[in-house]
Amino acid sequence: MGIRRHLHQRYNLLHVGGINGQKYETEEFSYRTADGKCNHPGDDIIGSQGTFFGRNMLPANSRYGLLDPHPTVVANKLLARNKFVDNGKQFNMIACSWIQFMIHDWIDHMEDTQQVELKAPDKIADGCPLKSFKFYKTKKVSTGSSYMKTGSLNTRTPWWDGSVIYGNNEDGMRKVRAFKDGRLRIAGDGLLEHDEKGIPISGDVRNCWAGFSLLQALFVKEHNAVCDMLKENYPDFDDEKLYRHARLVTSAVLAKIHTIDWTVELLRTDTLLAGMRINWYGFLGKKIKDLFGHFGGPVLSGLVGLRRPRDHGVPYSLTEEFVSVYRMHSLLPEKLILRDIHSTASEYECPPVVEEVPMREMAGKDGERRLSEVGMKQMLVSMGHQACGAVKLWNYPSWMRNLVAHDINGEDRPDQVDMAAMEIYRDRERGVARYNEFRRNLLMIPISNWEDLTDDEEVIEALRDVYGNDVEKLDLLIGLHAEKKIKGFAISETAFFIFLLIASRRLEADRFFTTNFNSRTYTEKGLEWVNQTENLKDVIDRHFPGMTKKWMKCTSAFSVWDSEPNQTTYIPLYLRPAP
Ligand code: HEM
Repeated sequence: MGIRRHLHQRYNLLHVGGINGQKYETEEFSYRTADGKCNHPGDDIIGSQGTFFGRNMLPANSRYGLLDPHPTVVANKLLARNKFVDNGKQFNMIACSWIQFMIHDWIDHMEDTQQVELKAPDKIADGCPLKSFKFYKTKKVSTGSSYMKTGSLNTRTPWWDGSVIYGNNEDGMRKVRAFKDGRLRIAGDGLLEHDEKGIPISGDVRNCWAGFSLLQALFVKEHNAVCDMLKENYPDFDDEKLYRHARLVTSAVLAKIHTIDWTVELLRTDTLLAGMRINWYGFLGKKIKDLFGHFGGPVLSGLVGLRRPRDHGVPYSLTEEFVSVYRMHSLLPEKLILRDIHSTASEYECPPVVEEVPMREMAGKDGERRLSEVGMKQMLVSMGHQACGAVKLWNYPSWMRNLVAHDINGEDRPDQVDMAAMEIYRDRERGVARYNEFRRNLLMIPISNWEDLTDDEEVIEALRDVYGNDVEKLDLLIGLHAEKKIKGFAISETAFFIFLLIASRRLEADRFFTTNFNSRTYTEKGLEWVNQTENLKDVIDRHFPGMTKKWMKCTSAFSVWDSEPNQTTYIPLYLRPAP
């Protein structure tokens, strides 16, 4: 994996746009700014809101048109859910909401003011939830460079800076702050506050649903708890100082949970468990790093705490291809299963079902209302016990094929969209390579026939129906969903190679996870908080004492809660044989 990551760092990082920021005094900005400016040590603009998406490969060299084959045909024949298929016990609804929570920290494409209309071809129109629908094009912006003439802009800050709760600019940040003791606004029931239109008050409110707002509220609680701890230890800190330090700490907790808890459950193998822990703690592990600090480079002590950020000569951004491999809406089910947390079920037993609520009712403003009736505790325990969907063909949520999408302010759009068809269109519109070209560009062996992709006869027949025998035409999203998976992986290997590169980059390119990951910047107690929080369970335990003890049998809060815990094995991690 190390060699592969090295090759991708060398060949799969492309900068889009000019570099027109300025030098600044890093010492004056020892905190995360509202819009992501002043993180890169030599340039104030890199990684800030509104900068270009980078690329992992050149734009597609495709001879196929935007409608070849028609996106609604692809959606109908290959994505539409026949019957909900879940992920088994590996990944629950908290894990599904978590990744949306992270996506809304990192990426969103700026839209154009011009719309496109997709009309389903006559022969399939009757089988489509929407026979035609309109949506805004992705805004194409001139880069001012002759190398890649246009690109698209990220409306969120790509740093791992918690912008999903803190906002992506000064206005967003002002909205969420209480301006007292560093704290963020939160309602009396522990959930997010809402404005007069019923839209939640949070860092990012677009396409929200109850599970997503629940995580936002949980981490607002976490931020506020960090503020209280800091105030107790450093009584002379004012509101601003408390806020800045608590943001650093909470963002690091988010990044750590994602790295050594969520990802480890997504790619459940010993190799990845070792790999992700090495990214955070290094080969020598937590105990040594806690004792001696960071020494001996990234392999021995991990990426976190490196002396200087590393961008491999390419300014930090998240990439078009990264967005595409994270198109995982099939994680979402048709219904949310609410459970009775007042039942007398014995320890670890799955609490009885009280109601199965259609996901549509859990989304947007309706979802916010439902969540306030249900409350945080019941929602967390319910999501913990429900498996999320599997990332595979014919598992795209039906309710998303006729979806009221939000604009950037969280307001309902007047036109409904077929998300499945739109996602196929989006990758093509943004010049993301189709599956085979994508693999070649990632130094992977391309497929020569459908049998190289999958053993499933039914899938092969459907692929042939849509793409004939032209494997080059296969859309990336379809290839990623059809690909045979490595045992333990909830996603494809092709998607994983982009993760391998970008997951490391989010840590190693960030000044606040490298040069400034120290007690001077975080405070001693703040750094201790990060070092002592190992996973999501620790955060849940902090805010809901007794909950995991009563309801969670498994090891990680991201697996289905009544599943068996990881077995104790006496063979040291690095010596375990590959399965
Ligand atoms: C109720 C839950 C969700 C809703 C209503 C929702 C809705 C949407 C909508 C409307 C878009 C914009 C589509 C476009 O204009 O191109 C979008 C984009 C996206 N969503 Fe979701 N989504 C949800 C959950 C998730 C989850 C669980 C993931 C998992 C990874 C995810 C990943 C993405 C990604 C990667 C994009 C592309 C962002 C971009 O174009 O920059 N979403 N989603």
